[in-house]
Amino acid sequence: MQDQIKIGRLLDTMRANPPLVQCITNFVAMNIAANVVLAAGASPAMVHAEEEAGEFAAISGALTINIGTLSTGWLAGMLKAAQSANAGGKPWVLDPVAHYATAFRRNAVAQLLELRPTIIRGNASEIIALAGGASRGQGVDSRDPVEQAEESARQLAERHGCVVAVTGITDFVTDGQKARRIAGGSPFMPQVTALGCSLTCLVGAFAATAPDAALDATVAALAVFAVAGEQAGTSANGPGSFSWRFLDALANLDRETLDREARISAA
Ligand SMILES: Nc1ncnc2c1ncn2[C@@H]1O[C@H](COP(=O)(O)OP(=O)(O)OP(=O)(O)O)[C@@H](O)[C@H]1O
Ligand SMILES: Cc1ncsc1CCO
Ligand SMILES: [Mg+2]
Repeated sequence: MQDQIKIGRLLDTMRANPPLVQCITNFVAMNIAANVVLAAGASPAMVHAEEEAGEFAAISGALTINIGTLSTGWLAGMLKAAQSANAGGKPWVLDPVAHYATAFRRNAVAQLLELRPTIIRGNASEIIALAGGASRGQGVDSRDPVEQAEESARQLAERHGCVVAVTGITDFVTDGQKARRIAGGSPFMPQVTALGCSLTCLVGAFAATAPDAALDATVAALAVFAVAGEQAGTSANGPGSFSWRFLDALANLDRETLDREARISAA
């Protein structure tokens, strides 16, 4: 379909002019997420301190916020960065890691949602719970199928006027009107920690490249992960070798292969 043609072009456009992406992510994800964004062809910066997060958002092409290892000081930095991104008309992405687990996380996500993220990316359990449903998530891990989160994603997209991406075996993305499914990836992906967090950062990179096309940008990032993940998965022996093969596959992925291999369908 037409999306498959657009995403290869978006990848080339991003690489031709690598955007600076401010990633406020967790301690677990910081290294792998930076490597993922670099391998794909953008420029990550892991900047979260309250003293500078807002100033940095003003010079970044996009911002991503992930609450995986939240603390009070970090939350202050997140709120300042999101306000600054909004003031500059920059897209920002929310990854509500395990937001259902504690009151601190729930309150943080409520404050962040008030600042109107451009895109929300989460696993199925996170998206179901964010829409007010009963999720079976355990800590940061999803225990719900993506199909069960699709209606929640549609509701959230309409309620918050944003794009919502649910990831898992087959990803689902919607802006409340249009929706897409992206197939691919590998069963090794949920066995490597923080790949979802890294994907959130890559969504930010594509959003910086196409700030007026948040749905297309999100689909492109998910398709890049799906194709590179599938390639890495065919030769990996386990999560360890998958991890480095995945980075190599991201770096070596070209526009033609992406357009040929991406499996995107209207939903
Ligand atoms: N069983 C699977 N088969 C294929 N791809 C998968 C599978 N599970 C997850 N993925 C892919 O892994 C990537 C990360 O998605 P996932 O839903 O695991 O994120 P997450 O739970 O937020 O991860 P984390 O919190 O560890 O960062 C996405 O590209 C998704 O499509
Ligand atoms: C394992 C883990 N714990 C907090 S954040 C994180 C990374 C995956 O979400
Ligand atoms: Mg996650």
